Amino acid sequence: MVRKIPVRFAPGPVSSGDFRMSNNKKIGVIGLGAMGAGVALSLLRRGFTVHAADTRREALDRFAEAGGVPAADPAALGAECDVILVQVVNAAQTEQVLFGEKGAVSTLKPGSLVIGCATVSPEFAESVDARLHNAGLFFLDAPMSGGAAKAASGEMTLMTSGAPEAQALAADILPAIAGTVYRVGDRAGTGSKIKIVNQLLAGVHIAAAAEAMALAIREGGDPRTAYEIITNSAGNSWMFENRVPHILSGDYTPLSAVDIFVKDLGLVLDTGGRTKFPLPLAAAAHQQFLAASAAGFGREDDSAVIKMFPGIDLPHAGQTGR
Ligand SMILES: NC(=O)C1=CN([C@@H]2O[C@H](COP(=O)(O)OP(=O)(O)OC[C@H]3O[C@@H](n4cnc5c(N)ncnc54)[C@H](O)[C@@H]3O)[C@@H](O)[C@H]2O)C=CC1
Ligand SMILES: O=C(O)C(=O)[C@@H](O)CO
Repeated sequence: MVRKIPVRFAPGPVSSGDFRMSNNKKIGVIGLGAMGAGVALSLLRRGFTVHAADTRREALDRFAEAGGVPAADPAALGAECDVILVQVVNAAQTEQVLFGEKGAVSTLKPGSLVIGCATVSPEFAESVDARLHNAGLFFLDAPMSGGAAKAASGEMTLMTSGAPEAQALAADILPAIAGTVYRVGDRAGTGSKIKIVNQLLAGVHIAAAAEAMALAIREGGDPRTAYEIITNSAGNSWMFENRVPHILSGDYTPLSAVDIFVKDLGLVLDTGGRTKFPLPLAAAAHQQFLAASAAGFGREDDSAVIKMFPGIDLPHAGQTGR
């Protein structure tokens, strides 16, 4: 049965001093990217001692300036923490930071909790759970939704599944990073399944938003007027509203990269393929993101998928702010 766990959310900035005395759990965050940086800062605001590992020195420096404790690598982080959140991009990176050379599993104390937040296949989440169980550790499958802005404000949605012990160990941490936490089962993998369904919609909606804006521009419409009207009409979507401003400002700094959707729609299609289940819209959207990646836009914001449409002049950076 799906359970929606009510979480306490304090809107607006919270002084870390208000909470610092109240929480002595040591939390580790591996991956300080678009999502992980916001998660780490949310935990700091709620008074947790937060350690972090990332291969990017500049991300660690920013985190240290905010009051966090940088770790040399995931193994060094594991030695210090009771709970770690894995916020890297995919299964290969998750494998590396947990089980690879200098991986966190080599140093975590028995009974510690690993919260897996990257979008991965349900099968991978299940296999991580089994391997951590054998190492005397707990695992919570906890993919995220809401984008970088909601990760930063601590308002994202989490789709969690895992053993009751894992849920219990995470109970005081999840409200610090999420506005809504769903409990979708007591086995790892179920959370990742619903995330895959979300990614089908997210990817199709971004590709559709790009196609719609490309047509509006092709037909000579003012893109800002089109955005204003569509966001107040039945064709609107969360993704249209969220991503089209990036197109309007010509700013493709990645908040979620094109290559994330090459990965995620690939996971969607793998899921359908396993039971021979047709997913025609997901397949079409995947092709658009693959084309954008092949054209060199893989590290740009996913709204750069609009660059695949020929014969249109896109708004340039500097015309408006994001
Ligand atoms: N960006 C978004 O809007 C959303 C992303 N997601 C998912 O969240 C996960 C993270 O996505 P983003 O934050 O966008 O990715 P990102 O690429 O911005 O961040 C990943 C971070 O992991 C670090 N990293 C990679 N390998 C590492 C290693 N071996 N050791 C330490 N650090 C390492 C990278 O340096 C980077 O800072 C992905 O699975 C993505 O699909 C989920 C919801 C929204
Ligand atoms: O937030 C989500 O859910 C998403 O899938 C995107 O923002 C991009 O990964």
